[in-house]
Amino acid sequence: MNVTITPSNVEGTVRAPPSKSYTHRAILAAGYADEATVRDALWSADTRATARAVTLFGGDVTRTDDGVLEIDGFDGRPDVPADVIDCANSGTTMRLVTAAAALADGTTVLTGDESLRSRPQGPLLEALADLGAEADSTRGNGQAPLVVTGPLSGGDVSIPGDVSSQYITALLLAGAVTEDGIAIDLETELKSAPYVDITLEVLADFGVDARHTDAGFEVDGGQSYAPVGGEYAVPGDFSSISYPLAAGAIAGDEGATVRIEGAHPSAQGDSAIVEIVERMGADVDWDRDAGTIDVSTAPLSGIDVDVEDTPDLLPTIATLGAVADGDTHITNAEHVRYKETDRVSAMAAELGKLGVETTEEPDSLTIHGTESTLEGATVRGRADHRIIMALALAGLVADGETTIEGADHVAVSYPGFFSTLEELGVSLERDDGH
Ligand SMILES: O=C(O)C1=C[C@@H](OP(=O)(O)O)[C@@H](O)[C@H](O)C1
Ligand SMILES: C=C(OP(=O)(O)O)C(=O)O
Repeated sequence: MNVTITPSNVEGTVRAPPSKSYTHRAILAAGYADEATVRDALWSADTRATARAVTLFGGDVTRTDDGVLEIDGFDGRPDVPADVIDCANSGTTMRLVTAAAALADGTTVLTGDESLRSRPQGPLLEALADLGAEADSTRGNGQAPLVVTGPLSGGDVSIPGDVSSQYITALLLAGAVTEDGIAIDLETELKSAPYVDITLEVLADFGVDARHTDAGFEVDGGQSYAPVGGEYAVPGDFSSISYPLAAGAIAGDEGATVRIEGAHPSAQGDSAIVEIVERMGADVDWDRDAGTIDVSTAPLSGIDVDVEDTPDLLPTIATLGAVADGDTHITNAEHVRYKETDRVSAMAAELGKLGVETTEEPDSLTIHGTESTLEGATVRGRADHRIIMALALAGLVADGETTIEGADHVAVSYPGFFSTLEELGVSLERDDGH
């Protein structure tokens, strides 16, 4: 599907979609449990991939009409799957499910789409091998397809912290049901650290004890998963919120407000987007108790932003920087190159088509702001949900129409994204190509 956006002003109220990160963890934690109810779960292409894996491990995931997931778990002992596990486009699924597969008494094969089959899995495979499982890349290049044979006994392991925090999340989730537990020693500084805090929070909510240590993290073995209070509710997603928030900051008429509901504070590092937009000059009011954010448009100025903890915000910040006056310097961004696409290069190239100049370094991206003089153009979504949504924002304020090719991939994390834009008053056309 291609989507063509006509420059539009935004105004209105948006409900935050449920958090993708919390939903993945809750579905898998429910899988590790005997049974659990997960409310307000995100039902997107990525989280459905995790639900499929739980089913292949012998669990059962039923979605009721009001979007509640009733999950019968595999109770800490995954079956050997009767089929290959297709993790589709989801890095989180592949990492978390690879470690779960290492608990099965037999062999699991995991694969994914072309993008996922090019992302790094080597450090996780080596860690699982050090902990007693067999874990290989079929091509021997540290990328999927992966073949994993359990069981995993647990123990001490060291792993780099600067490739993906999802390796640590995966080991903590699986480690709780190993015999010996897992103690993780970080070889390098941890990037995307708030995502491990999300993991510790979800583990605690499922009655599992895991903790920071001087060297990294540890989880005791022999624990059981059971949601405290019988069910688990997923909070709103701040990475997803970043798009309507940015839209309100750049494309509102004078006096107009975009209100976001369901924005309660949580462990998500990406809630930093509120402070970033404010620092750039937008008028923002976050009522943390009510979980509402009100934002209105004001002239934006370029700023310096470190994305070590918040890699998924880079595309949104790049578009905000493109509209701002002056330079926006995004630093500590090397790990943002290991996502669905190399998002540093992808944003530089696609914003370039809209007339934006950028300077790319291995670990940073500088956007030379245009003060809202973007030129509409045809851009490529690169099969990356966050690139598509960030380019759609640019289309709101560009001169003339902006067509985003391959826009369907928003279904990975924010299936209702384009409908939400329409509800805010955006004029857009979907072209299915037939
Ligand atoms: O654990 C998670 O839910 C995630 C961790 C981050 O990945 P890395 O840890 O690979 O940076 C983030 O980019 C991804 O969207 C979701
Ligand atoms: C990188 C992302 O997710 P994953 O790693 O799960 O593919 C993302 O949602 O931006």
